[in-house]
Amino acid sequence: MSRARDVAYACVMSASTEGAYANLIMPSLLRKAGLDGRDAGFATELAYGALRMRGLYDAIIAHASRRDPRDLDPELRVALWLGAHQALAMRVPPHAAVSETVDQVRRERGAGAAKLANAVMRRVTERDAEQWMSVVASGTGRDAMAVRHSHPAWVVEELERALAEDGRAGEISALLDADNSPARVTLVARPGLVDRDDLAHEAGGEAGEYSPYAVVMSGGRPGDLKSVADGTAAVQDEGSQVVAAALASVREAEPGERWLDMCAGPGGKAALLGALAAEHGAFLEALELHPHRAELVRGSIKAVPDGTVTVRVADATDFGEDGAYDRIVLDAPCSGLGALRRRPESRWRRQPEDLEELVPLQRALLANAERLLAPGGVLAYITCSPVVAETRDVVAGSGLRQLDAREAVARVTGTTARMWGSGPHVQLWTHVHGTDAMFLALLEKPAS
Ligand SMILES: C[S@@+](CC[C@H](N)C(=O)[O-])C[C@H]1O[C@@H](n2cnc3c(N)ncnc32)[C@H](O)[C@@H]1O
Repeated sequence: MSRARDVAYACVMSASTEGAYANLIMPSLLRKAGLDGRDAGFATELAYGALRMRGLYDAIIAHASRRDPRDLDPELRVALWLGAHQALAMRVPPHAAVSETVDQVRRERGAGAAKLANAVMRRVTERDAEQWMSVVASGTGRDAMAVRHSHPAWVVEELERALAEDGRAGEISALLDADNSPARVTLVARPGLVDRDDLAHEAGGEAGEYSPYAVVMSGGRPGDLKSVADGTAAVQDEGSQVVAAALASVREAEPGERWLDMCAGPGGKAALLGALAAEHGAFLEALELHPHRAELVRGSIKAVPDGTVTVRVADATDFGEDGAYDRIVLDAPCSGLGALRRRPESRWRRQPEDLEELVPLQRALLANAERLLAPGGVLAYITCSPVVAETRDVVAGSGLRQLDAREAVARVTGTTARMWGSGPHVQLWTHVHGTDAMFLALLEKPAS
């Protein structure tokens, strides 16, 4: 397993000091090291777990070393996160967690740092995780909650507020726990392109709980599936499938309808909506600001019948003719605080000030969407964040009429509207629905 530990170390170093995305670099690190099977699983669990839980481990390291972990060399700090995760969360025997960590630090930083690592790891392994919780995260206040569940305190505050607004005060602990549990891999069987049962058979998975297009994988790599390679299927969170399909289900689509995806990269929702548009003879334009992400959209839609989807590089705050579109999806750039389980490092990279840039952008995109919508047209405002300032506050500033999104979601999922909260928008929750915490509001422009 020592090569697996080296891979985990390289991944956590890059993600925490160079701004890399762990889930993007891990596959190539594993490939270069020639790791698969159990070793690859160990490396991935170790790296992602250490990145998620580093807030808790910093509190433990601070107690064990009597130093502020931010003052330690990055190499030493990362090795200690990995050591703590092995000892406290992965059932690696304490002596192995200590010696592997000390060896790693000696290789990276020399004998002096290794001595310090040895002293700290010995103290870390004197207690188990539960015992450490009572030392560094006792009590029920927000700060203790943040340390125990390893989230920044400001993120806990935003999530608590969003839960309370949705009638779910008191569920914060369950939500933070869900953020720390790796997501199951869910595929979308793009309608008209591949049958869901056939995809389930191919993937050895089973039908998802909510989306009529979802297949939940039980193992294996999605990239090895033929349907994923040919673009008839893809990896897509079930919540993303439901909120995108809700726009198509608002009413029967007429042939020739013009649909717009304002923020399309990397193209998951554009491909699902493109497949649905093709079934009805409608057309989809997919906008993306960044050319390299527009390329990803082109890749995503490659199996959608030719002529249905047009991809453009454009700034969606300032694009298009008044009243040109019958349906618009605005899947706005957001904090992503509803998808923390997918990106292990993202909770530490986001800052409260990010909202000061994102909210005005979300408002500007929504204002342009209002202009672009045809009379009687419908807009889906979507975020993968439940943060109030990015969701209901943005929608409250719109001049459009809110439809009951619960009815559209009920139609897509074959459930009842009552099951989706008090409306008119729908907020999905990771700890309740097992999906990303997606927000959906459906807004209609009055027919003039
Ligand atoms: C939340 S992501 C969209 C995810 C996508 N809908 C999907 O399902 O795959 C937001 C996207 O909006 C793009 N974006 C940001 N500002 C934009 C703008 N002014 N105009 C168009 N696209 C923008 C970002 O580059 C990013 O790709």
